[in-house]
Amino acid sequence: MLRRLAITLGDPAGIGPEVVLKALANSTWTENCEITVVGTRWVLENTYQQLRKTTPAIANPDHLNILDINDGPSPSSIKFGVGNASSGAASFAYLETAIASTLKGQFQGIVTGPIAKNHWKAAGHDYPGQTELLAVRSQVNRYGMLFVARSPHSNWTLRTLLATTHIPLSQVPQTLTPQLLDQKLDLLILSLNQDFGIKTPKIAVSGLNPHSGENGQLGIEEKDWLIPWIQQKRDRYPQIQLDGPIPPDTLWVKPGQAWYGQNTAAAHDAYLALYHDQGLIPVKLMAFDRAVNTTIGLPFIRTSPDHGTAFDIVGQGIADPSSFQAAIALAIELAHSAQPPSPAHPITYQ
Ligand SMILES: NC(=O)C1=CN([C@@H]2O[C@H](COP(=O)(O)OP(=O)(O)OC[C@H]3O[C@@H](n4cnc5c(N)ncnc54)[C@H](O)[C@@H]3O)[C@@H](O)[C@H]2O)C=CC1
Ligand SMILES: NCC(=O)COP(=O)(O)O
Repeated sequence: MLRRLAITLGDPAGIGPEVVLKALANSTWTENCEITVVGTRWVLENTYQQLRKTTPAIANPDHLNILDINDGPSPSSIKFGVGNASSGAASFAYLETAIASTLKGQFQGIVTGPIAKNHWKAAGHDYPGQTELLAVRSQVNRYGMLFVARSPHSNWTLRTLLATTHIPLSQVPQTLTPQLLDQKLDLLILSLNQDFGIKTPKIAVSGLNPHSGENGQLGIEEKDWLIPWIQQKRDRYPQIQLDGPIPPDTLWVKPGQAWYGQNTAAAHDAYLALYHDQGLIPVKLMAFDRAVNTTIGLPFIRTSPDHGTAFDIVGQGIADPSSFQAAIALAIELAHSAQPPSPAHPITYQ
């Protein structure tokens, strides 16, 4: 069955338009998927004209299905390589349109280009990121930020779910609660099951403090509630191997080895990191060029590259489209294989 995906341009002043055009130069996507780019046509044409002489592998916007957003930004309002409230307003409008169309059933999923959160804020849209807007518009309050990367060395897949995401580090300890981890673990198990076909997963949970607290000497969260919580979850899900809390510095040794092809059997199917950088430093160290950010718990597929707007390299033609290509590939894979939850079939894990 032909699947339909929307791709949003992200911030038009960032590398979104460049990586979208480079990623769409690969025409094999369209063999079993219809892709619509949601953005501003003149931005894509501008990027194409700028890069086509030096970049042979770039799609011509004339050959793309483009949903040109009405009242998009004017050429004089966009500061390429910097961004501003206008580019923030545009990237917000692209995502709003893609979400509304997807909720109406026009697309099975959205691959989102990178946005600058500060430019959303400058445009009056106070969301910590695209994930949160997707959740609000989809009317879900249980969702998760899962990074997925397939190793080119071993074909092993690194999956990292962040328990907390876009909050200051100082707020992490009080935001982490057994109830929050309940939600994240349930979503993770469901996603491993439905999206990746892993029925009896092995999951590793990170500690919060150095040495996972060293029995309370270096931090109390593990002793106070994280260790009892893991034990309770083991009792609830006996078919699942749940390991942890693993000291956060050594947690990444086995996935690092598996990534490079050593002892993949010792690695876990997924890692539950307790805060943004605890999970994303190892992900980006191993897989900056191929990790995909996917939102689980939505009534449709959402993937995104792992990188941001990279304003510092806009217009140079050096933006690497690999992560964006991986995001498209995963969205297509999920659109064909997964059984995504829908509002009619709310998420429950038995
Ligand atoms: N999914 C999203 O929408 C994301 C958005 N962001 C946003 O992006 C903005 C910039 O964030 P940064 O922390 O600077 O991260 P960034 O990922 O934009 O850039 C970090 C470094 O990586 C390089 N880089 C990034 N993507 C690249 C690519 N495809 N090819 C070659 N080099 C690449 C950049 O040139 C820069 O040196 C922020 O406003 C942030 O909120 C950041 C991460 C994800
Ligand atoms: N670091 C991950 C990130 O910023 C993802 O943001 P978003 O997809 O929620 O916009």
